[in-house]
Amino acid sequence: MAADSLPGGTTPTVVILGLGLIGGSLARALHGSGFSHRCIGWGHREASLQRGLELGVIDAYTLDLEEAVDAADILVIATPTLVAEQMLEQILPRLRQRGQPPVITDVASVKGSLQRTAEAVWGGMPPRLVLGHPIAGSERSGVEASDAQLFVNHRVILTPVEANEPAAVELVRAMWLSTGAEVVDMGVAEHDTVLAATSHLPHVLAYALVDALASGDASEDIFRFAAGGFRDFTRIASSDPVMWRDIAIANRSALLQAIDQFSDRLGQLRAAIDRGDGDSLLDTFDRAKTARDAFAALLASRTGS
Ligand SMILES: NC(=O)C1=CN([C@@H]2O[C@H](COP(=O)(O)OP(=O)(O)OC[C@H]3O[C@@H](n4cnc5c(N)ncnc54)[C@H](O)[C@@H]3O)[C@@H](O)[C@H]2O)C=CC1
Ligand SMILES: O=C(O)C(=O)Cc1ccc(O)cc1
Repeated sequence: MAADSLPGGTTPTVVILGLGLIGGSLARALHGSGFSHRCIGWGHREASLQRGLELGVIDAYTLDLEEAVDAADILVIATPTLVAEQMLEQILPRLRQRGQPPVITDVASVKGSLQRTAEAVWGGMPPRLVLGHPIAGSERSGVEASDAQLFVNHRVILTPVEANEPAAVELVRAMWLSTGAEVVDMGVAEHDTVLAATSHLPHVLAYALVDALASGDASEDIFRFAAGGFRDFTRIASSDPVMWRDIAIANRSALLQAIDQFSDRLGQLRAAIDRGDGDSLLDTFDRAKTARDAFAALLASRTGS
């Protein structure tokens, strides 16, 4: 342990596995709200944990997973999705030996793959594992980008199941509420379907568009003359490739369905353009503009901007 040993206390000790943008932002927010007694980081790269300590994001860190689990009242898995599955495979078997195991939660962008992993390892959903997903973030990554305000006025989705201990669900809910987030509950399958359409598909499209243009012959000219719309549409293609590789693989079936539905739509637009069908194009663009304007108004009313 790289700082003082743990004193006892009534507020929980939160251990973050993976101190990056989301884990670091959560640690900062919990520090600010007074929810946690102490925040400890664990990870595979000492330099970023050391940086987290210097920035005051965490109170201490350890490179020893066993020590991290033992210190935790709440364990937050904040690594890329496929690593989070590996974390559960490593941690859950050890918890059977612990009298009062910590409450475990996560922040991964896909929930079904983690639920399946946990069920396979534990033989059912562990009562103190409450899966979650903050719908807040950016294209940046790493502890340097972490921000105590990241979750304020943003939704956090929890996907509790019947096997969950109610007190564990309420503890995770209270943790997120203390960050200024709005917490909503959702089924695992619904979560993965909705997020495939609203988040995972747009990221795949942004990566595909930038990659297609960047590998074309006139790529230099295309980027030189690109306007604000291109910048807005492609910002998310600057997101971490490992994180998005993991999401695409973990949410494969819902993402494939979203890609297929989108491809059909794109095909219809292509056909309308091909036959010069202005009415059909106008119908589609009108409908989309109305929906986008309503979404923007909803967002403004929630954030007050
Ligand atoms: N970036 C975003 O906007 C959002 C991300 N998420 C989810 O949050 C999770 C974390 O994402 P970010 O914080 O953005 O990523 P990040 O790259 O900023 O942080 C990931 C952390 O995991 C650690 N890590 C990576 N591989 C590891 C391994 N093999 N063993 C141990 N530690 C490892 C890294 O050192 C880093 O500290 C992901 O599951 C992502 O899908 C959820 C909501 C928003
Ligand atoms: O950068 C953006 O706009 C995002 O969409 C951030 C984001 C990335 C992954 C998530 O699971 C949730 C939010």
